[in-house]
Amino acid sequence: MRKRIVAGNWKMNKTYEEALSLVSEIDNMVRDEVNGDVTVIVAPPFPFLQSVGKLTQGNDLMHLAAQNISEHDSGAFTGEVSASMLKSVGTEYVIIGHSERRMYHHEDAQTLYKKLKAAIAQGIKPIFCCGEPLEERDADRHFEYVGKQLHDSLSYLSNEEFDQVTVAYEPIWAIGTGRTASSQQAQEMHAYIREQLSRMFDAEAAHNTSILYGGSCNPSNAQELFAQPDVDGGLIGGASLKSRDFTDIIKSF
Ligand SMILES: O=C(CO)COP(=O)(O)O
Repeated sequence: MRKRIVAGNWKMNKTYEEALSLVSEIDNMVRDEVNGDVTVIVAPPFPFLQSVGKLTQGNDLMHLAAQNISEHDSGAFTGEVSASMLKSVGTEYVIIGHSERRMYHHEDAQTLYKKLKAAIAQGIKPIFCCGEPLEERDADRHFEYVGKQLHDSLSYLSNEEFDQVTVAYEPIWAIGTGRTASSQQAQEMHAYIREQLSRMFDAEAAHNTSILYGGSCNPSNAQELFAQPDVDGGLIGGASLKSRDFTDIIKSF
């Protein structure tokens, strides 16, 4: 059975105090308003993980994610954070391969594969992001582009390892732009992703994988997006920074 998931990627936003207020508000709204059939994930910046995690621990629906992870186990890697460190502060999920990390930090397919392995080895579940830039969509090469991203990082995982993975489709032209993919564009890409996954892994694993949509998802468009048969939830940026909007998105299933 596929999980329905709404994950908030806070990116590089909020101070410590603001992060605690935001997660407390979300926690209260989720307790009061959301029924038990959805997994809610918050991904605060590294310094706030432990404190935010203490608050999410008391709510069965809520889970903690990191926004990045080192591919290395330990050692002289200044500024990096390892899977065992993340695990030790209660991190359950990690976002891997976000387009901002691929673009600004030059993370390539091989590095992302190593990050996937490092997370899974510590029992942290990866949320693997893929998605094409506008030029690729305009040139009608978006399926090929996303297919290659999936193949180049995921296909080396075993079926058991892949069972831990959630996929997020985030077309780059829709991130932070206010221009959402239409529900039809999202559905056709999600169906394509699932089909590609069924070629790499066993059919049941591909069928059971949650595929999230990300890119200007908000309370007004979430319901239509989430109603698509292969859209199992969302990875939310801007709208996850406002407790009311984020909760309304969670309630859009
Ligand atoms: O990048 C995203 C989530 O990871 C999406 O960001 P926005 O929701 O702000 O477009």
